[in-house]
Amino acid sequence: MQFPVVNYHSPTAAQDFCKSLHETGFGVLANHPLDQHLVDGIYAEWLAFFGSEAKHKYAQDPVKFDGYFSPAVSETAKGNDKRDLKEFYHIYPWGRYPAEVSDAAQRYYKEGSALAAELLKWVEDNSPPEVRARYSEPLPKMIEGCDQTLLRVLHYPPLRGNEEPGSVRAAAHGDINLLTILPAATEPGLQVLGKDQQWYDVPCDFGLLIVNIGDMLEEASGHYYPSTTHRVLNPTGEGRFKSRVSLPLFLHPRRDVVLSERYTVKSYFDERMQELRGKK
Ligand SMILES: O=C(O)CCC(=O)C(=O)O
Ligand SMILES: [Fe+2]
Repeated sequence: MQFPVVNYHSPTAAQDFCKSLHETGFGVLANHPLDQHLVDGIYAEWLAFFGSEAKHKYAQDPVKFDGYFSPAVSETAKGNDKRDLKEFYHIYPWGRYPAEVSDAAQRYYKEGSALAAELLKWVEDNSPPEVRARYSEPLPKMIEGCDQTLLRVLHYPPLRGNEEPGSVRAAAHGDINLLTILPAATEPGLQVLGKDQQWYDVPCDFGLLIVNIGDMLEEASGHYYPSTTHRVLNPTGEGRFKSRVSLPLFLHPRRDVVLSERYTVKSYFDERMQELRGKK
């Protein structure tokens, strides 16, 4: 499977990017407006935060879903029975934000959300008429006034060798939301499952932005835009001793949006959360 790198400034960027999203569920953008130096600064200061005891002051809120999720409460992917080898912090505009870090991640939240909204407009504009006819309202409208978009700062600790057999950094999963944007992480490891059932490495060169379709957009588009299964592999060799930090931003629609004849956003989300919680 090929992931064409689309130049954000190319005259055919929107078409090329959406073709890739349609064919693979993933799109890769270069020369986009998000500053990878800002992202690298966030990686560095949050790595220090995850290395400190301060993180425990912000233990996750099981209802609101903001704050710090330790490896002991990290996610178990649908269809998997082991917890992922990761800890993370959920940032919402209304949620708790650690006093120990700068406002860089909050700035990134705003810039990332604005770019994700623009890319959603690209998706709308490049949906064939029969697909567009399925949307209960234009895609950009689905996110208007929504405060559920989530920035997750993710830390995959170095491997210690005592991990439970079969547990991985991030087990194979699809994202629940509309669209996810993910700047190049500090280390490789992200893979996508191709239609041929083979795993493919996603490019992770400095400054690239990886974008993928989530389950809600797959549902709303009648599967025209597929939510492709992806995972984060455990590192081997020297990489075992290194942390990996990544920064997915999950663009979410309003809870009352009708996704399809079967689901509203709320019913879809509740069903998925039920599946996740059922395993804890
Ligand atoms: O860390 C990564 O590169 C991907 C993370 C991811 O897929 C997720 O958190 O949903
Ligand atoms: Fe994901």
